[in-house]
Amino acid sequence: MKGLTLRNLHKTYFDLNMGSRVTAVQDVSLHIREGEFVAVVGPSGCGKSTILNMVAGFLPATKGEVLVGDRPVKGPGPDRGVVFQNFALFPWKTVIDNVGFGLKMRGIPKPERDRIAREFLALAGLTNAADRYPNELSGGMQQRVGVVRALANEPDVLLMDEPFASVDAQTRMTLQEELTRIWQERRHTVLFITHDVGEAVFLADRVIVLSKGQVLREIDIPISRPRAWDTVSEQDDFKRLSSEVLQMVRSA
Ligand SMILES: Nc1ncnc2c1ncn2[C@@H]1O[C@H](COP(=O)(O)OP(=O)(O)OP(=O)(O)O)[C@@H](O)[C@H]1O
Repeated sequence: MKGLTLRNLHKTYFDLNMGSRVTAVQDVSLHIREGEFVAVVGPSGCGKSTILNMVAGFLPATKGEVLVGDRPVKGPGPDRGVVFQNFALFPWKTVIDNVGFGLKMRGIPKPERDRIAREFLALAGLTNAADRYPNELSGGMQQRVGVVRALANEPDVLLMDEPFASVDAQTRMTLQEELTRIWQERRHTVLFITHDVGEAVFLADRVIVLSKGQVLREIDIPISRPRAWDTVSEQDDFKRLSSEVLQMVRSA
């Protein structure tokens, strides 16, 4: 595991419709410590996905840099695992082959990658789904496979862009609890993007509120772990922090 540093990141797009430049991210600096879980929240259009795509190496920064440990990001790489909202699984591959895909790309032989994939599938309660195809799974299960696939590559940093946004509320809560449990076991460095304030406060050690491409505030979340919705949602700290973050997002 390694920490993640965003140093004076800027991103300007050229908007073809407007015929002018749009500043999506403006001078964002942020350090996520090794093994820390940071959530970024903010209203639609504040630059969350742009930041994640620059960290993933999918988009070049206009200015500034991203470091994984002390290594500058030059493009996508196996040191960063990415989980998106749409599951992006290969429909023609079984679950176990989906999970082992990154390991295959790294030249790990089949028996070894199946062993690793099974270990991670077990971590998410997916042992029985190993030989099924994505279209045989519910949305919640597909997203679990997406998370497991990213984890199986043992990335230094896990990047998640609204990964649970397209599943129903009940499944989302289960996935959130599972993620906190797996995170506690594995202690990945996580950058998690969401517009759901409750989700951010429930999951993270620290919440960053973005406004118009800039960091508006950083709030520590000292809620004890393990976290489960039944108990956390009743805690005064959770209620207070959620309402504080919500007010900030609404004013952003
Ligand atoms: N390819 C693009 N070309 C031009 N403008 C873009 C492009 N992508 C994003 N933008 C603009 O940059 C700004 C930030 O967009 P971004 O998608 O990063 O925000 P976001 O916070 O992730 O939004 P949402 O929560 O709606 O996904 C917005 O004003 C958006 O319209």
